[in-house]
Amino acid sequence: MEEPRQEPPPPGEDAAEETEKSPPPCPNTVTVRRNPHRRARPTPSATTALRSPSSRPLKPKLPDISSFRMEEILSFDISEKHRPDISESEAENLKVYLRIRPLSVSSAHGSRRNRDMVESVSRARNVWPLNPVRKKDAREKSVRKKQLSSEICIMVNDATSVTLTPPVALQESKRIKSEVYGGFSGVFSDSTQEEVYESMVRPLADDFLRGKSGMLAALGPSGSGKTHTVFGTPREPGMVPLLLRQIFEHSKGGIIKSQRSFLLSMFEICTERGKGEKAFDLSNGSELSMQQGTLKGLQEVIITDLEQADSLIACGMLKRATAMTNTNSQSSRSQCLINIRNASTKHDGEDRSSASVLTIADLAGAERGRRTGNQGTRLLESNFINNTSMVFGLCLRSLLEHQKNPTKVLQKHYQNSLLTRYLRDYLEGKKRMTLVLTVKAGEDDYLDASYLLRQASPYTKIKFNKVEESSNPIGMKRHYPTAPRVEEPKRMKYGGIDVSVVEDRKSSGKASLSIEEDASVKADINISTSQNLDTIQTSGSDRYNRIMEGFAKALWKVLKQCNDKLKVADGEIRSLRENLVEENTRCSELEKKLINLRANCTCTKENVMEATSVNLNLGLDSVVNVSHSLSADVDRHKPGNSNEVGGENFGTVSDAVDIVDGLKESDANVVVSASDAANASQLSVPKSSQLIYLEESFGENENAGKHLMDLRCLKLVDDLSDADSKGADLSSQPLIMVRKNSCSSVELDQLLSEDDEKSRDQPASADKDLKSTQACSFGSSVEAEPGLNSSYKCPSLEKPKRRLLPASSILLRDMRALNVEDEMEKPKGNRGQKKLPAEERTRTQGSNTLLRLLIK
Ligand SMILES: Nc1ncnc2c1ncn2[C@@H]1O[C@H](COP(=O)(O)OP(=O)(O)OP(=O)(O)O)[C@@H](O)[C@H]1O
Repeated sequence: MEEPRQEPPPPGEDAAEETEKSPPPCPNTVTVRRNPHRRARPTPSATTALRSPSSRPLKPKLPDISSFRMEEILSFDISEKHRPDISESEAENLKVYLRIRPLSVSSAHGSRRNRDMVESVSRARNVWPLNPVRKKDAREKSVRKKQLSSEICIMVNDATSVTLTPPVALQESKRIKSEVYGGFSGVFSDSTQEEVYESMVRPLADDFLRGKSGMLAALGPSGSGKTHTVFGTPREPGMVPLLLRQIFEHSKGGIIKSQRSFLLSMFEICTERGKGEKAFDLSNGSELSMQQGTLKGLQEVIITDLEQADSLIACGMLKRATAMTNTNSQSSRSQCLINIRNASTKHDGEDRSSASVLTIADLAGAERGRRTGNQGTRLLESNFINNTSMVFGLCLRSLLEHQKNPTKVLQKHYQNSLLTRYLRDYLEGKKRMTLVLTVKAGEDDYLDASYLLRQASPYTKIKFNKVEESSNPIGMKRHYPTAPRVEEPKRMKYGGIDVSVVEDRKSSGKASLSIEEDASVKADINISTSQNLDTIQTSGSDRYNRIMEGFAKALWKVLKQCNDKLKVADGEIRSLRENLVEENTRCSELEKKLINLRANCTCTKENVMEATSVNLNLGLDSVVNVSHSLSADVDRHKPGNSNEVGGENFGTVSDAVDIVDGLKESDANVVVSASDAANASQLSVPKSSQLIYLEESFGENENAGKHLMDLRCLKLVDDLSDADSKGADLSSQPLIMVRKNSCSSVELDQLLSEDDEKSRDQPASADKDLKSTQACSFGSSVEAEPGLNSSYKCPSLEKPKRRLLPASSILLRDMRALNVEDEMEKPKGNRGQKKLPAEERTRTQGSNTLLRLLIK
C-alpha cells in the first residue's frame, strides 16, 4: 500500500498568506465574481441575511450587497431557527448537512491567542522604541488585522445554501469571487446541539428504531467541530448522547424492555507512525483485524440504560488517540466509529427480527501542514488522515459519477483504505448515509471551507436506489465474524446460551448485568440463534444444491458415455447389416449358380442314373446297380489316383464293397449308388456280382475329363472261381460299361472303335439286348458289353423291388443271359481280350455246354 501522501494545499494558500502583506481592501465592498459559476441566491433580508454565525453580531455595520435585488430579498421568508425542511423527494437522496462553527468560539480563542502571540512577537521585535510614524502605521495594521480576523467567509443564504466569500486579498490578487453552495439538507450556523439533532439525527434515529440501518458521518477540516457535533461536551451533549437518550426514552414508552436490546461497539482506525492502518476496539483497547470487510474481534456491549451508555462512550473517548495541534488543542488523530445495533425481536406488535445498525463516524479532519504545523509523528498522522479523507471522497465521487452515467464503472476506491473498506456498503449506495460537513466561518478558514464545499456539495445528488433492507444485513454479519456458531455450525447449540458472548460481555467489566439485562441477553441470544438457524438452513440448501449439481454433472457424463456407446453399437449394427446384405447377395448368386449347375447336373445325373442303373442279371439273381456319379472335385481323379483298367485299384468305395459283400449272402437286387468313385481305391467284386457298370459323368472341366478318362475302362474281374457257379464264365468277358459324356472325341473314337471290334464279334442276341437297352433310355453313348445279357433299368432312383419269379423261369433267364451259344460260336482266338487262365477256360467251356443243353 502506498504511503499516505499529504494532500497538496488547495490553491490560493500562498495568496492567503500574501493577504496579510497586501494593502487593506476598501471597506464596505463585496466582491462578486464577474462570471460566477452559479447564480447567487438572494439573501433573506438586508438585516437578517448577513447574520453572523454567532448569535451576537460581530460587526456593527454589514456590507451592502448591491448586486441583489431588494424585492427578492424581501420576498424571501426564512424561519429564525433555520430549520431545514426535508421534503419527501429528498428521502432517498444522500442527506448532506452543513454546520458552521460559531465564529465567536474561534474568535474568542483565536483572537485571544493571536493577540497574545502578536503582543509577544511585537515585544520581542520592538526592543527599540518605534518611530512615531511607523508606530501609527503599526497601529493601523493591527486594527486592520482585527477587522480581517473578525470577518467571516461563509454567509447563510437560506436553509439549504450558503455563500462563500473569499478574503479581500484573494479577491484582489486571485480574483476569486464569492460562491454559492446549495442543495444541503440543512445549514446550521448558530444552532444548538439539540436543534441539530432534531433536524439531522432524529430522522435517522426513527428509521433506526423502525429497523432501517443508517450512518452519520462528520467531515470537515481540523478544528471545525466534528467531534463537538458528534460527541459534544457534558454541557452540550452531541449527537451520540442525544441519540442514546432518544433510544432509551423510546424504550420506556410502550415497548417492553425485554423486547428492546441495543448493543454498542466503538472502535477507531489510526496509524502508528505511518506504518499502515490499524483498528482498535475502544471498549477494551484490543486490536482488531479486518477480514472481508468485517472487523474480527470487535466487541459489542449491551447497553441497558443511558448512564451506562454514556459511561461507555466516555471511556471510549478517553482511549481515543488525540493530540494537540496548532488548529485544535485536542485534535482527533483517528477515525472513530460507533455502532449501535438494534436487536429487538418485536416491533409494532409484529414479529420481526430487526438487526438495524446505526453508525456514527467522527472522521479526522483534513489538515494542512502549514496551518497545523505538524512535524514527525503528527505529520505522518496528517498524511494518514488526509489520505483517508481523500479515499472517502473519491468513493462518493465515483458513486455519483456512476449514478449520473451508469456506463461509468463504479471504481473500487474503497479498497485503498481500512475505513472505506468497512463502510463499503454505504459508499456504494447500498445503505443510507447522512453527511454533516463542519466548517469554520473565519476568514482564515476560507480555503478549508472552500475545498470542503467544493468537494462535498455535489454529494447531495447521490441517490440510494439500491438500499438493502434485509433482516440480516451485511453489517450484522460483519459484527459477528468471530462468532463460533457461525464459523463452526456443527458445534452450535440452538437452544442454549452462547457462552462466548456472555463471557465477552462479562469480561468487559464495564456493565453489570441486572435481571433485565439477563432478559435482554436471552432475547439477544434468541435472535442470534434464529439468525444462525437461518444461516444453517441457507448453508444446508446451498449444500443440497451443490450435491444436486454434482449429481447432475455425473449423470450427464454417464449419459454422454452411454450415448457414445450407442453410437458405436449403431455403427456396428449398420456394418453387420451391410455384411448381411452382401452375404445374402452372395448367397443368392451362389444359389443361382447352384441352380444352374444343378440344371446342368440334373440332365447329366439323370443320364448318369439312367446309364448307371444296370441290372446285372447274374446267375445268382443279383442285381447290382452302381450309380456312379462323379462330383466336381475332379482333382481327386488325377492319373496317379485313377484306377487302372484291368487293375484292381478302383479306389475304396466302402459302400459299394459292403453292398457287394452283402450280395454274397443274399441274392437281393441291390442298387448301389456310389457318389464318389474316386475314393474307391480298390473294388473287389464279390462272387455273386458279375458286372458293375460304371457311369462316368464328367463335368465341363476338361481336366476332369482327362483324369476321368483313365477310368473309362474299368475291368471288373470276376474273381469268383466257385465251381458251383452258374457256369457263366464272366471273368473271361471284359465287363466294362463306361458312359462318358464329356470325353474327348479322340478318346471316344478309340472307345468306339474298340467297341465296334467287340460288337462285330457279338452275337445277334447280344445286339438285340443292346438295342433294347439303348431303346430304353440311353443316348448314343451307351455302350453295351458284348456277351452279356444285361438289361438296363429305367432311370429311376428308386430302389428296385424284389420280384419273386418261378425258379424255372429264373434259371432259364439266367442261362439265356449267359449267351452260351455265342460263346460257343466265338472263334477260339481270344482276340482283343485278355487271355484267361486255362482252368477257367476249361470250366467255362463245360459250363457252356451244359447250359446250351439245358436251354435247348
Ligand atoms: N458548534 C460549536 N459550538 C461551540 N464550540 C464548538 C463548536 N464546534 C466546535 N467547537 C469547539 O471547537 C473546538 C474544536 O472542535 P472539535 O475538536 O470538535 O474539532 P474537530 O473538527 O473535531 O477537530 P479535529 O478534526 O482536529 O478533531 C472544541 O473545543 C470545541 O468545543
